[in-house]
Amino acid sequence: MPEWLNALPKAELHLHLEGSLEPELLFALAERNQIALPWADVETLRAAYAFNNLQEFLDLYYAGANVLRTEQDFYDLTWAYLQRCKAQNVIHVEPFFDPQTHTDRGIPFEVVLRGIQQALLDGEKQLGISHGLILSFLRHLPEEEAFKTLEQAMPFRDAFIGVGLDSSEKGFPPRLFERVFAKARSEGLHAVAHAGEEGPPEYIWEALDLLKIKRIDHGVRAIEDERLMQRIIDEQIPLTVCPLSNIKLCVFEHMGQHNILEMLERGVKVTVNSDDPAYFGGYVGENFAALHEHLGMTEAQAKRLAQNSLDARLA
Ligand SMILES: Nc1ncnc2[nH]cnc12
Ligand SMILES: [Zn+2]
Repeated sequence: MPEWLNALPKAELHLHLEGSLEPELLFALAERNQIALPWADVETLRAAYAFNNLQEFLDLYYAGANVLRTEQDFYDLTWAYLQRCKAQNVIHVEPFFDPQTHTDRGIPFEVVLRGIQQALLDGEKQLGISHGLILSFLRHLPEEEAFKTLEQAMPFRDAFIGVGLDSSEKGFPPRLFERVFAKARSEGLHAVAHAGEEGPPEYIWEALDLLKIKRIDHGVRAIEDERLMQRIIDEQIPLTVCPLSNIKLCVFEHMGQHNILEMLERGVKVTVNSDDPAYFGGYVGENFAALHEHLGMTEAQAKRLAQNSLDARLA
């Protein structure tokens, strides 16, 4: 990665902590927790990271998360991510975590939260990285389950800045979560949602109008709807775009086709993020580097993208 890219101060606004679980740590945690794995070794697991769509990735991502059991596991996961951030001049993070992935396996909510929170606090003190944590609901589960998760989170209200919506997009439109998002907003939480990754532009409209989101996670399919593009530009609604993720999940065939710079030049407030770096081949820095290499991103464009990420912070 060019040094000038690494040196740019940036924020990461779209990162799933569970998606930062590198195969080496996954194997170490499996051993520590005495969990048998279906993969022979780290290389075999890494070789399985070939996906045709979002669902194929999610199946492996949820399987991998099974090694996360103790507060220390969640601490180690988060701490490893923050060290990557430090090395790439990421000075602020607003990561997601998926409580239901863990509570549905019998891991208490507070075990997950305490581990993540302690690492974020240490990251602030020891690495100088500020943060705002986002609790994400799994959209393939019913809204009722999201309500239960929000209820479990309320004793720890101050640990979060907002709620998000992730997992399988197609067939699970934002409108299904209108009431739980209203409840979260009434508690003073910000709202964000994955929309327009694999799903159609209509899902972005719903996320804006019904969930009243402050940022769109992905949103690359907005470009198919001119009226939506105009609104996003007029209202300067940030998009947290994840280029390497989009290639790995076949949203675009190759990086040369990605629309992030076209959006940037049209005045969309796009940002660069890694989504699930352990699975998609790189952290924020590698995402910037891929745009430079395959789309000819200039230094001036990189600076605008980095500034956008700092401007689009919610914390
Ligand atoms: N890219 C993505 N889209 C939807 N849900 C996710 N969970 C983790 N990564 C995701
Ligand atoms: Zn995501």
